[in-house]
Formats: sequence, structure tokens, C-alpha cells
Amino acid sequence: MIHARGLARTFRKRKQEVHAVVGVDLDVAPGEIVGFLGPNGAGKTTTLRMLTTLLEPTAGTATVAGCDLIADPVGVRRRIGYVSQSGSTYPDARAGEEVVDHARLYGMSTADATARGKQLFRELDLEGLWERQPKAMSGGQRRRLDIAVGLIHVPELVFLDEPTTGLDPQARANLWTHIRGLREERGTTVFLTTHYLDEADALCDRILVIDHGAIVAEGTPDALKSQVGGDVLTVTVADQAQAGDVARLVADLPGAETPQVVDDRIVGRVRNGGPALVELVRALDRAGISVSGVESRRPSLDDVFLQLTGRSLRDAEAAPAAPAAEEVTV
Ligand SMILES: Nc1ncnc2c1ncn2[C@@H]1O[C@H](COP(=O)(O)OP(=O)(O)OP(=O)(O)O)[C@@H](O)[C@H]1O
Repeated sequence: MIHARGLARTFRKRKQEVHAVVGVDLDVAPGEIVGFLGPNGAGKTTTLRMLTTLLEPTAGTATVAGCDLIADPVGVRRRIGYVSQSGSTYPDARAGEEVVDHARLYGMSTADATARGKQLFRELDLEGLWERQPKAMSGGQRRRLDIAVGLIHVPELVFLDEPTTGLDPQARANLWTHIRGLREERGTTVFLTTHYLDEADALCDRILVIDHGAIVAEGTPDALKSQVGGDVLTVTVADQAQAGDVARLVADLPGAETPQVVDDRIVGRVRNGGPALVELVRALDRAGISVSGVESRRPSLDDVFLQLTGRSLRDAEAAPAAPAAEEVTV
């Protein structure tokens, strides 16, 4: 459904260049739900905007829904749906009018668009909101309306850019159910960007991890986690000055690999978490080091990211994104 090779995009401003995406290869099969996971500024939206014809690639080729991205962008646009981060509905319009107007752009008759729109409203839990203005809807309802607009012309492939950002946990879980329903009921292929690890884990058949404009890992959530192997020990020190000492104790545990120190946390992989934890607590005691937490757990997607990049995705998220350089030309 999507095949991209060497897709790249550089933004230029006078002498400054931002290599937003630096040669992405990716394949998405029909009916898959694929998540594009990475921290702020990793290149997710830029890749999505290229695949949806909104941004011309600086290099590379792609076919999307059977059409060549460069030679037949209109063909691509006809076959896909795109729901941007900010949505596309006017706050003062009526919800039903928005979906019908959008369908008319794709050549649907008003009658067909109304019938299809009402069906989508039922499927997306928007029943009774046909006349409601988006500004008077909840965040979750507005997001589902954005998705209805993106699906009104019955696309075989839909791109969702951070579909649940800003929603509360219940609204997010509810939207995941709807996204799964698209595939189960209609066979729609879904390509979505996210920086939520739990979302990628719960929703996606396959995950592509992007960092600094390049794909650094890909696989099912389970396969990615099993690449990490063993168990993960996390120690939180009371005094950050002792983090190095604790890292040395963790490194001395049986089967341990060199741990990472992230602020007051030491994260290390060991072959077998239970016995290692007991031994570590004894060693900490002997060394007279007090800690505020020690835990052993199975690897998570964040551990995958940490292993691949030396950074925690959670910490990368917490840090402010680099300011965007001003865009000039293609
Ligand atoms: N129009 C633009 N002009 C110049 N630089 C840009 C432009 N758009 C994006 N960039 C830069 O390209 C890089 C990738 O940005 P992009 O928006 O693709 O990341 P992202 O992974 O989608 O991040 P987020 O999760 O914050 O949406 C960043 O360094 C960003 O500042």
C-alpha cells in the first residue's frame, strides 16, 4: 500500500539547512496499522506530509495506494485520507456540513455524502451531533469529527498525524477502538504518527521508530521489545552525585550490559531480573548508598528507544523541541 525508498526532505534558509528526513525506506501492506514513533522533531510529520503529497521530497521515490507520488499526486490524493495534527474543521461550521462539503470536493453527490456522513457519525459515536458546531464539541468528539472528514470519500489508506495528542486517557482509548474498527470493518490501511509509547504498543501491528530523520528500528511491538532481551533494572538514586557508583554496581551484576545514566536514574539490562535485584540491594547496602527506588521489569518500547539512541523517549519528549527553521523553498 506504501512503498518508499530514500525519501528525504531538507529545508533551506539562506545558508542554514535542516535535514528533516534523511532517506526513509518503508513498506506498508494493505490492512496494516503501522505506527511511526519518535520524539518531537524526529521527522514524523515531514514524512507524512511527503507521503500525502503536501510536501515535495528533496530526494527519493514512493508509491502510495498504487500511484506514484511524484508522477501522479492527484491519484494519490483521490485514494487517501489525511487527518492533520490540527484538524481541518471550521469551529463555527456545522459538523454535518463540514463532512458533506468535504465529500463534494471529491465529486460525491450531496445525497451520497449525507448518507455516508451519517453512517460515519454512527460508527464514530458522533450520533446526534450533525448540527453541532465543532467549537461546542469536546476534544475527543472534535478529533473523531476530523477523522470522519478524512474518511468521507472512502479512502483505502488513511494517514493520522498524532490522532490522540491532547486527549484524556479515556478519549484516547475510545479513539483507538475506532481506529481498530476502521481496519476490522473496512480493511482500511492506517498509517499514524505518535509519540505515545502506549499508543504504539496497544494499537499498531508494526512500529517504525524514527530519530533524527532516519528509521532506526522496525518490527512488531513484541519483536522490538524482545530485541532488548533480558530484564531491565532501574535504580533511582537519592543523591545524583552517586549515580556513577550505582552504575558501576549495576554493571558488575551477572550478565549485565553497560547501564545508561539518565539524570537520577540508572537503567541497565541484566539476564535475570529477580536474582540481580536481590544482589544489587545487598551491594547498595554494603556501599552505604541510599536509593529512592529500585525495580526490575520486562523491556518496554522506551527501553528499545534507549538502547537504539542512548536517550529515553520520555526524556526526549519532556525536553522542548528545537525551534523550526523558517521554511523557504523546495
Ligand atoms: N517548514 C519547515 N521549515 C523548516 N524546518 C522545518 C519545517 N518543518 C519541520 N522542520 C524541521 O524538521 C525537523 C522535523 O520536523 P517534524 O515536524 O517532521 O518532526 P515531528 O517528528 O513530526 O515532530 P512533532 O512530534 O513535534 O510533530 C525539525 O527539526 C523541524 O524543526
